[in-house]
Amino acid sequence: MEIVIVPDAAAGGELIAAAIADLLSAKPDALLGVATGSTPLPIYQALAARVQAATLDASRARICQLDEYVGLPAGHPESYRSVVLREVVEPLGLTEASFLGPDGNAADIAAAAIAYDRALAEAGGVDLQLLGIGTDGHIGFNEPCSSLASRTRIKTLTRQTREDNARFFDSLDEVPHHVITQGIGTILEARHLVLLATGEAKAEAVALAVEGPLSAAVPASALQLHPHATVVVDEAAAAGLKLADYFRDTYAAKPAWQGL
Ligand SMILES: N[C@@H]1[C@@H](O)[C@H](O)[C@@H](COP(=O)(O)O)O[C@@H]1O
Repeated sequence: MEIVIVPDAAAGGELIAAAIADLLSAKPDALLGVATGSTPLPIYQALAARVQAATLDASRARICQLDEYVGLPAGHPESYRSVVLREVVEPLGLTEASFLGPDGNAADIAAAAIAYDRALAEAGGVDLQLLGIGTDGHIGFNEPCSSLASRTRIKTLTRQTREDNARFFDSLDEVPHHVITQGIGTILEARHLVLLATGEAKAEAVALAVEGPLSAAVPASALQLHPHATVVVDEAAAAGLKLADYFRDTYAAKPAWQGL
């Protein structure tokens, strides 16, 4: 696992956008797995700026969703489908035709989850999966004690996650209890995992995920199992890392040709 400590969220967004641009120049139709929440927004803004400046051609990129609320009405502005269309697909000049996501309104949620795993595999697998991290260490919506081998499936949110996400809704009561999320096993199949964490509220979860034991109690620790996982953190989110100086020295000495 590579840990990159950046000065702030904007620098993290630029760094990851540059890695995505490199991927798209090598593989124009790469399948990019995107995360929701506030953290990845600087990445999407940096990508959109490159597209607008015509320094990035993302026209053949394919976008797929990490997770989704169950039961929000179609077109609800906070469904993750709506968020990804608004924050990623439209700013990059793409259409829904280039977008894959699980159906959080399916009559048969279990079947919809299985169908989404199949759709990802049939699309050739995810080339680069962006991840955030919950304050409880979740990735996607894989809450603590999710199986490290889990596939896409329904999960129940913890109270903490519902409270964290209540800011996107009018009240806590409106935050759904259930979600469909790519499983940890599904996430680990992506060719490159890139987790961005910013702000002091994430420092404890980041330290446990990066330097703690591999444990289902901290789902993000599953990145330790992946051969190509990159964790980008700002100074505040890096505050709990005992090996921060080592990570800084390693990145400073990294050959430029290696990329992320
Ligand atoms: N399902 C999403 C996660 O994918 C995201 O990483 C997390 C953190 O969000 P934020 O970046 O807003 O802190 O929120 C949600 O729970």
